[in-house]
Amino acid sequence: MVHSENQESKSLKSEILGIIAPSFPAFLDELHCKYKNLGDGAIADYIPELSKVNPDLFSICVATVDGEVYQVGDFNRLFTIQSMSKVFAYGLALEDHGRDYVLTRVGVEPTGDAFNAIILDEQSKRPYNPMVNAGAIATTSLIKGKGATERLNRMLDMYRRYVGKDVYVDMSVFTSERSTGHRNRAMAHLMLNFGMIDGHIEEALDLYFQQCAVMVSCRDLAVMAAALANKGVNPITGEQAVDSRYVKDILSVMYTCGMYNFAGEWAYKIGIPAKSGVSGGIIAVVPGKMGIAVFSPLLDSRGNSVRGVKVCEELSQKFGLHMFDCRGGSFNFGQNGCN
Ligand SMILES: NC(=O)CC[C@H](N)C(=O)O
Repeated sequence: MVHSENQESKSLKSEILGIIAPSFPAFLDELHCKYKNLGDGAIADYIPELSKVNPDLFSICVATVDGEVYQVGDFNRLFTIQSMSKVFAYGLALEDHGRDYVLTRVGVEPTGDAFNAIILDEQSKRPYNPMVNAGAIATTSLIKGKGATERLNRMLDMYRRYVGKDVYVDMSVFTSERSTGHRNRAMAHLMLNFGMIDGHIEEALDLYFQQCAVMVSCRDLAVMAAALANKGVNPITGEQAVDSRYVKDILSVMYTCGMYNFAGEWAYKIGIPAKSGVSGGIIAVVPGKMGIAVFSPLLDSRGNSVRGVKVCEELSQKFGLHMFDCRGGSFNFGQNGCN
């Protein structure tokens, strides 16, 4: 059943959820029951350590901008953040260099290709966007610091601000990916050839693999997404996780590129910025309202969690979360959001 972290909130303490619909927490429970036995999809096994996960794990969490967290299923289970990390690393690179410079190294065009496609923009030689692997490696290579340790520490500190507590890198997933990630290594070499990343590519790749191997729970991810919904401020600790100036940049690329070669259909049907990762998580942001996270390791052919997509689709439809839904969304949020 749905757990709220604050017992008083049984009476629906969150004004945000109260505005959308009092039935919101109960609906999370319903969705969990409905999809928990859905066995479609496959676990990512190209990173050997990831193939060890239990495919039945499943959790849904929602964190509101007023600091309430609703959670159902295996919400405290830790797993690696994988590509959902790209969202947060992009924010750090923007803070380190500003929009104009980052745009010279990484574009903002959707690719329509798989997350691990080895392609660069023909004209500019930039990777297409920061949400696919090539763009994420280029983004990570921009993170400032005197040496590898300082860069890693700055990355971990950035995560700490979003999550509200210290996080760590899972060494077995990190080393598993480092020793098998030749495709990512090939992309880094290609970008080095075109001057899109600087000399130390093994260091940039290590930081990228570490950033992907940070352990989070579904609950952590919902809070991280809620910080993006809340002008960059962690709604529980009140700490500014990312400069509010860059929230719109982050959410824009999540909206257009976050779900890879499913991004167009996602924008059309679900209509909120989101990002998936091959460990089976999806984060979604309803700006000004809440962060949503789903964890279920069974993936579809594009590398997106099967149950995660279904849960987000149902939540969006039921509560009018689509940004352009004139019954809900930003047109009329909450007035008529529940059909
Ligand atoms: N889509 C993903 O989550 C991919 C992340 C993974 N670390 C990789 O680089 O392949």
